[in-house]
Amino acid sequence: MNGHVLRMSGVGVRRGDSRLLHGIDWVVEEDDRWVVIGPNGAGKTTLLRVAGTQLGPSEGTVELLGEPEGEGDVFELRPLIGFAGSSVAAQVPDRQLVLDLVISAAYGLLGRWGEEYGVPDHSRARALLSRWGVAHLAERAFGTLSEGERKRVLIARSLMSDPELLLLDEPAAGLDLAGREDLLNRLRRLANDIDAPALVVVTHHVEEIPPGFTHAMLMRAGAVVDAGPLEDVMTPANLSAAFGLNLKVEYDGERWSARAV
Ligand SMILES: Nc1ncnc2c1ncn2[C@@H]1O[C@H](COP(=O)(O)OP(=O)(O)OP(=O)(O)O)[C@@H](O)[C@H]1O
Repeated sequence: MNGHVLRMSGVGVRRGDSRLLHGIDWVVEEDDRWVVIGPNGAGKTTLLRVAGTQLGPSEGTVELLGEPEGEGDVFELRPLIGFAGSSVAAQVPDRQLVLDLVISAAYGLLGRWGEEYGVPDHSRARALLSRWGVAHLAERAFGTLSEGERKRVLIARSLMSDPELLLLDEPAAGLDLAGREDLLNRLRRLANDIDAPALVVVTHHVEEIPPGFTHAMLMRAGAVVDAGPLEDVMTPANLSAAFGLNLKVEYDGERWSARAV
């Protein structure tokens, strides 16, 4: 691999007459920690689905982990890309046990179907649940968890296959203040871990940018407003353009905030 885990050139996605994405040029390097920010309908989830090989582009090229898309075996590539988001949560049967949900991600599955797992798999799954503060939930059914507990279990699951690229779609959505702060703290630790994969986190809120993140992409109407190092991109002019209203933006050296003026 030549340093970058993901390269998109001129990527567009069309559905009928709608352009969900257009003209996306994006390179994610292996040490990058990206946040993708934009208003509802900007195309963030669509972008993540293209990055995660769940959706092919209508135009342009995507190169993942050094393989041009379409040339590598997508089933070999997928375990190298971790993904957590509400679309995954929606597919998990309520009765699925948490430990089984995490451990089965080693094979790209969404639950256990009778396959055997060894001691290293069990140890890794329990260690990940512990790192995300949900070890005590290992024997619980997924359907009985709170929103915050589900988010953390799904992130633990997304790391099970030791991915090269981790994609998190709105990890803080639906969390209360304590839950959001706890999650941001854990994401900060992940961002600062030199063994962690390249990270891409999607959010609507600049307050949810975890400390330690290095790059930002701002999106509006399926296109990139600006992308690059966080401090260069997070200007009032850029954020105002992305959200379509006049914004004041503040940074306290660790966390960002924005409000209308
Ligand atoms: N299959 C489809 N056909 C037509 N339009 C679609 C289709 N899928 C998504 N869209 C539209 O594409 C746009 C981008 O959707 P996407 O979910 O990527 O946005 P988003 O930035 O993640 O939004 P949100 O923040 O609300 O989750 C939306 O306007 C959505 O309605």
